[in-house]
Amino acid sequence: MISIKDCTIQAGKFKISHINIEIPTGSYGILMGKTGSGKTTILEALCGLRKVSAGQILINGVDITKKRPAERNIGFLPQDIALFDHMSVYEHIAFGMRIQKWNKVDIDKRVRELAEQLKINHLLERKPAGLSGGERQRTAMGRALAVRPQVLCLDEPLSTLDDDTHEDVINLIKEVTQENQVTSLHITHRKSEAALLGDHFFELCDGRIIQDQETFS
Ligand SMILES: Nc1ncnc2c1ncn2[C@@H]1O[C@H](COP(=O)(O)OP(=O)(O)OP(=O)(O)O)[C@@H](O)[C@H]1O
Repeated sequence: MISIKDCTIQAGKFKISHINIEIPTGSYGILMGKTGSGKTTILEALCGLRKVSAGQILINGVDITKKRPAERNIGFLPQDIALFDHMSVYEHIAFGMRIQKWNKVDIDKRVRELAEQLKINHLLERKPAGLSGGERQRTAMGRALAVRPQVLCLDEPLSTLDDDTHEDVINLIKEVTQENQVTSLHITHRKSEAALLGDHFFELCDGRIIQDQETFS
């Protein structure tokens, strides 16, 4: 369960208050709202990349409001994907596990398991240059899911994909998040994407969160 409780979050002079979002364990939350309304700001606060000046953030009942990003067990797919030029697909997926000092055998097993699920096992030795948009998305997804996060945050991760690849990656996200029992919060501007993925829908409107179960279901 992701619980964002009455939070105030600030980014420079921009401030949002009384933010409340609850997403039950294993389900998929969608966050929509006009450009500049503060969606990324909320996601960054959940991931620990932005300070919360009031309120609480809990994951499965544990208060993580003051924890560092690495201690939160959250996978993050940023808006720009942010792959590293010098690292292979294998190294991207292994990245978080190496930081957490998993042993080599377990890392190798997990990389190959995820690569299989994400259908990128033939790309493991490739570097990001020359990968297609969809292949880059899958690589970033593998990196985000590798350490078995409880929560996955996705910031408009599919905005650059063509319609066919878009649908393909949506099905993949659904499959992988369900198999891994991840609780997700996903920002998108596309209603079709929201409808296909979401279980719970939130709209950020004039600084307020509106939960709207009717709009897309
Ligand atoms: N470091 C910062 N300093 C000053 N203002 C900031 C900072 N970061 C974000 N903002 C401002 O906060 C507001 C909300 O930004 P945010 O990225 O959260 O919006 P968003 O809803 O995700 O937008 P989009 O849909 O365009 O991605 C914007 O006006 C932005 O310019």
